[in-house]
Amino acid sequence: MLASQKDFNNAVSQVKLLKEDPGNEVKLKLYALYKQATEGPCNVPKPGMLGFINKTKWDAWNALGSLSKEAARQNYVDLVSRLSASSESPSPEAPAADRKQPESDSLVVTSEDGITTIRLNRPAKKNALTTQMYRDIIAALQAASKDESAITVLTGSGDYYCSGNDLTNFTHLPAGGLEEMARSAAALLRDFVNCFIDFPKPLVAVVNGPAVGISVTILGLFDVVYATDRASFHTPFSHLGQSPEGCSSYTFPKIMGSSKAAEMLLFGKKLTAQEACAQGLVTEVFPDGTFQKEVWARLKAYSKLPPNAMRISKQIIRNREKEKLHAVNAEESSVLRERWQSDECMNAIASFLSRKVKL
Ligand SMILES: CCCCCCCCCC/C=C/CC(=O)SCCNC(=O)CCNC(=O)[C@H](O)C(C)(C)COP(=O)(O)OP(=O)(O)OC[C@H]1O[C@@H](n2cnc3c(N)ncnc32)[C@H](O)[C@@H]1OP(=O)(O)O
Repeated sequence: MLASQKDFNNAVSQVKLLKEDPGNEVKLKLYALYKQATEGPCNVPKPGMLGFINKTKWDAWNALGSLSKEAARQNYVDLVSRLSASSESPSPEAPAADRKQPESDSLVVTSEDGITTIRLNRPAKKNALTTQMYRDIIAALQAASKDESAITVLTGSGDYYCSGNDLTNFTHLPAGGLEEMARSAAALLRDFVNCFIDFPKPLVAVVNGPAVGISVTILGLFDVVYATDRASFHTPFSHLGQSPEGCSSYTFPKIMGSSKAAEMLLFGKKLTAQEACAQGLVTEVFPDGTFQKEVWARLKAYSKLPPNAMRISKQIIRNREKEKLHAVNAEESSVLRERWQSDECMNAIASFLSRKVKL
């Protein structure tokens, strides 16, 4: 569900209470989103060259094109909430030794040789993501964005990279029933994906085995994806009565073209590592026997590169897409909120849980 007018008004008030000046670039973004949210697409003539400030503001507003008022409102609220969170964080650097450890053992976070590694550690369940794991990954990414490491890696323990969302997440119905469960799942999903969109350092996936569902879709938000030749990439959303997330409805067609993306996202075609590499989703495939050795040697060398240069280069590559990605994430989460309440979805999950169907 997109942000309400009330959420937007609150965010407008919150901006005035920020403890730190967010800088001109962010202020310009806030201005543009505010105008788009309240007046719609830019509808005033471009100021002349002499009105430099007004022209810069006009350019920022105009750059939002036909973004809807609702999406602009949502992006404004998201941006303010990120600014408020970062201005409240106690220190800009969180050394690895002080890192708050995840709540559950299903995630292990380590920092060594300039690399922070977030490891999914639930091998008996193929690293399926529990609700707590989503929360722990959010916290781990937030900490990694501020720690001293140059590169952040996501990988898995055991023979799988990740089997996607733990389908039993949907069996713990809260007091508010299915509707309330879908609402909170959509909110968690949006926060989770936002962290990947906003992650400021090089983010690398070390795909140590098959990947399913959301662990595949978010790969479009990584900077580099290394895979063992044992890996496969599977997004069986239609089989599950669900729809794409992780911004894949936008990133996959961009990466591999619309028809290859449709085969994966609509028909659940499973790609081999080599196919995923040929489609541009994977950066490089390594033989399984030497995968760990080769990949980590390479990452250790990359982690010695100047970290600020890497951050800034990432910013240039990714920044112009960010607003779009936030809007896509909000829309995908809102569509899924409906899907999760559908019979198609409930029946598919029940079939998996009753062991009738395996993907
Ligand atoms: C308030 C609610 C909060 C919710 C918050 C979440 C919101 C975000 C949601 C984002 C949406 C994401 C969409 C997706 O990710 S869709 C993809 C979902 N994944 C699947 O459908 C995969 C299901 N698993 C399988 O098909 C097979 O297990 C496998 C992965 C092909 C592996 O098969 P294999 O034969 O090798 O192994 P087993 O089946 O015996 O698996 C070993 C045990 O692991 C359990 N398992 C595996 N995957 C999952 C899973 N995704 N969810 C739950 N459990 C899983 C499996 O049941 C076995 O358990 P057992 O030993 O106890 O039987």
